[in-house]
Amino acid sequence: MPKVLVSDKLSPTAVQIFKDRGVEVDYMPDIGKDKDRLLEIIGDYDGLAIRSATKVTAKLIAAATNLKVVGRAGIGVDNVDIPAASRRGIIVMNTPFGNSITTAEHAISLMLAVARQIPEANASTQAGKWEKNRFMGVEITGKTLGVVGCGNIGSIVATRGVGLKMHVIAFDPFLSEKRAVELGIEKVDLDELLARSDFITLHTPLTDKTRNIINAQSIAKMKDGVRIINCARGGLIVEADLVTALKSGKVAGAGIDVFEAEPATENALFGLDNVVCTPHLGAATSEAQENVALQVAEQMSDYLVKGAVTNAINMPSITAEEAPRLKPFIKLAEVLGTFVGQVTEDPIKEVEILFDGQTASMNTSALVSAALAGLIRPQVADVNMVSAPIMAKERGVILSEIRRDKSGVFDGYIKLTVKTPTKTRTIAGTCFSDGKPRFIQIKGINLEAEVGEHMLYTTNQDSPGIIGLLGSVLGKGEVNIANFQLGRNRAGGDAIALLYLDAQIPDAVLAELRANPKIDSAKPLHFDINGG
Ligand SMILES: NC(=O)c1ccc[n+]([C@@H]2O[C@H](COP(=O)([O-])OP(=O)(O)OC[C@H]3O[C@@H](n4cnc5c(N)ncnc54)[C@H](O)[C@@H]3O)[C@@H](O)[C@H]2O)c1
Ligand SMILES: O=C(O)[C@H](O)COP(=O)(O)O
Repeated sequence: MPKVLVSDKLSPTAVQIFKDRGVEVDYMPDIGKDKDRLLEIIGDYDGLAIRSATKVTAKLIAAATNLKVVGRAGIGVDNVDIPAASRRGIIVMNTPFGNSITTAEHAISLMLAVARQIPEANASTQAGKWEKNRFMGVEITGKTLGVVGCGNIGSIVATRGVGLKMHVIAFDPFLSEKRAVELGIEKVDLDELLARSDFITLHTPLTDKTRNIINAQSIAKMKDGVRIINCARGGLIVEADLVTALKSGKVAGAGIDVFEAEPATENALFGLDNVVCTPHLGAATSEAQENVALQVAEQMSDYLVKGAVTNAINMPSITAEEAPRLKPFIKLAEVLGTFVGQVTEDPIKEVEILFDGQTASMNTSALVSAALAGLIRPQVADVNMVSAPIMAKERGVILSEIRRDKSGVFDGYIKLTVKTPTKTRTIAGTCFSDGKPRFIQIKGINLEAEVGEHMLYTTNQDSPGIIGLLGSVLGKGEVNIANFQLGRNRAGGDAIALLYLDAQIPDAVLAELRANPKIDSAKPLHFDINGG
């Protein structure tokens, strides 16, 4: 039974769902903050369910020898070292919609709180001061709201802003004009947004491009008296520059939910009377926490139990419905890759994958990942569908994918073409109704071969006696042949043989075959026919 650790505070719903779906679960909501203890125990788990407190570092990943999936009950995954996870073949998934409304509402709440200085006025009133003249606010009606990052949360904030009679402008490189019109907002570039906005609200992820997007230079481009809201990530703002601007009055107020360093128990923004701070409460409603807990537990269980992949950051999705139909073709793609990976010694430069017939309408991203995993595995044993695309990219492999309608006798097949500096190799295969992969073409030569754990592949002369030669040498070496396939491109031309053996071929037998002038090459092959 797969085993999951929940290392941050999650609704009990998550624990129940894991149990109901056949996953053992340990709920330790504080262990995420105890790095050393987490390092000690992480090796026991197949899954890790987190929020933002647990830092999934390269060190933790190295210690997580059984880990297959990290599930983020929430949106931001900047606390997970995704390249390190991908390299180890660990899927990282999040719940991209579960807390969006809640977070958007928090941004709007902070904007209104800053506009009317509600927290300060509350503190003063409850202290018995009745400072009616001290708290002069601003209306938001008719004001310009600049939304930086108009994805799920940003677009909800934008429409709420429109509902509050604000003029909403947005900067997001991926926002289309059409979508902007649908939202009733104006798409602008960043400088225009900075220059025109009375309120600026941030809703981008924290990436190398967005880090420090609000700094002294960008603040200088803003209107005097602008108010800034940040419910996304602390690293988007250079806090020292914001403090300077708040003190000078250039920025009239700020609503800050997220900080450069969290938990933020000390911060230069604290104590300024035009700042409203909350302790990363963007997602903190009972509704949002139920949503993300339920989603993350369902997604992680589906992956660990059924192989379905939903909302993964580093792997194509595979729905629970398509997983059973896709499974044999994933195996096929992997086997084709493994075949070429075993016969290729040179560095791979280009990989082309052709999807013919029914395979063209399948989840080809997953099939490509499987083919790459098979191709790389003979060199790097622990590669899988998550790590293979990243490894291929790191090795500079040029990848292309072709899909086409049914072109021959098979309902569909996959053909892999792999180029090295010296050779181009092709292999094609299909799955029959028994769900087992078959090789149907090697080097353009048609055949129909079952895939076995131990195989022998030879390129040889097309001359009499080859069958006898292979049979007698293997027989002498006590290697039983389960299946024997021959093929050639033309009489007397290129010929191949593919043998399915009952046992691994001994070195001496291989050497004898290789020494025979009729055999150009002989390669033992191994396939993991039961795994995956
Ligand atoms: N305070 C909280 O508790 C809380 C809760 C949920 C999410 N968040 C944060 O909010 C962020 C946004 O969440 P989301 O669900 O809207 O994500 P999303 O992916 O739907 O939207 C992010 C948008 O930012 C845009 N973007 C990326 N780089 C940009 C750039 N350089 N300039 C402008 N726009 C850029 C993207 O195109 C995308 O449309 C998350 O990454 C997370 O860090 C915080
Ligand atoms: O990215 C998110 O989903 C939010 O930052 C929420 O973080 P939390 O789960 O730690 O509250």
